Amino acid sequence: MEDKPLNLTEYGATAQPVVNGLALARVVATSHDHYLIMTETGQLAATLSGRLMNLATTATDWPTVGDWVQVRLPDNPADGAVIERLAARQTVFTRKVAGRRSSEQLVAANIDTLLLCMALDANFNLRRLERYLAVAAASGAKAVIVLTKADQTTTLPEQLTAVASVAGTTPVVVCDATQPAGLSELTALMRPRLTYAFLGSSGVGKSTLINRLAGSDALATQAVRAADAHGRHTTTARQLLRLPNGSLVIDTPGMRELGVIDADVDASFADIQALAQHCKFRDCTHHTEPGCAVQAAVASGELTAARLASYQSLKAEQAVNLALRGKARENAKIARMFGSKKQMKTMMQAARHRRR
Ligand SMILES: Nc1nc2c(ncn2[C@@H]2O[C@H](COP(=O)(O)OP(=O)(O)OP(=O)(O)O)[C@@H](O)[C@H]2O)c(=O)[nH]1
Ligand SMILES: [Zn+2]
Repeated sequence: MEDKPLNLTEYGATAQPVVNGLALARVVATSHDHYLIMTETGQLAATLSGRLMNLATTATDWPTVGDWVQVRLPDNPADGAVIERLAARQTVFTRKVAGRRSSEQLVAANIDTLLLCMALDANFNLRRLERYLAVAAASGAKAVIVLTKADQTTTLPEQLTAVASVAGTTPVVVCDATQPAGLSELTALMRPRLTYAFLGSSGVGKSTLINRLAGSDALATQAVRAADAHGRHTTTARQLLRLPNGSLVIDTPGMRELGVIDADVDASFADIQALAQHCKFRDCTHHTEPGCAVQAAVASGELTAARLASYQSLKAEQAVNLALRGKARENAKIARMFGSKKQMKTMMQAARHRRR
């Protein structure tokens, strides 16, 4: 926790006065429908206003970590604030939730830069990196590829060449958390007041990096507890931290399950897009079509078959996810208009009855 008064501009805000008891705040942690927000005077618990709750129909309508919100400040800080409005998001980060009616979940909002983490040990996998780059391309955020555990490899030059072959224009930094100056390439890129999120499989060293960046403040290990709707206490590790250098970091566990629902597969495979310009058919899928320039590039060795297979499976996954989301949107719309699908059917039956 901070002990000195905060300046919200350090959280990326432009100065905003408190008008009619309404102030600007940034969501730093969430637990069910309870929020921890950062205001000009420090951290405060908050809940959603009834109006906002009524308006919220899909998962993305609820505030998430990193959101800017307008809050009504309480007379007594112990009472907590009420979130009245959600500001438009610069970027949103969602992930696919398996087996849920609504197929996506909000992970974080207003991230400026994604730090795509991959370890240089056995975790090293170009295909996974391609997936991360596709998700990053669609998010609207910038991306940096962070290669971790440099002490665990003897083939760094070859790995850097391989990463360069899929990175496009995305910057690449190498980290070694075992060395005192091992994070210098990363810290050289990080700016005050910008919001960063670490993305990567479990065990690649994200927490280690965050703890090192947070230094003695050790904010990264702070657990956030808030009472949920049933009075239970839950701990969530997803939170927004301010580092001593002034950068903001969203610590998001579970990002490894990231689906490509919002991936921009084409944007992150610019090489394949460029080749596809020369395919005979404009809607070529680069499988077995005649005159396929992409297949020709594979045959000539210009493009690896593994990269093309990666592209095609991400495209297929994206198509399935988009279809699922369409269905979820449709259901949400029905729920908003009729309460539920069942009620809609009842009302439609009644209407048909009246017409007879
Ligand atoms: N050799 C070596 N080990 C590292 C390095 N960075 C992290 N580790 C170790 O890797 C293990 C996993 O690191 P974490 O920071 O917990 O990984 P994480 O990505 O946060 O994992 P999750 O919390 O499960 O997502 C720990 O034992 C770290 O000490 C490094 O640069 N070199
Ligand atoms: Zn083709």
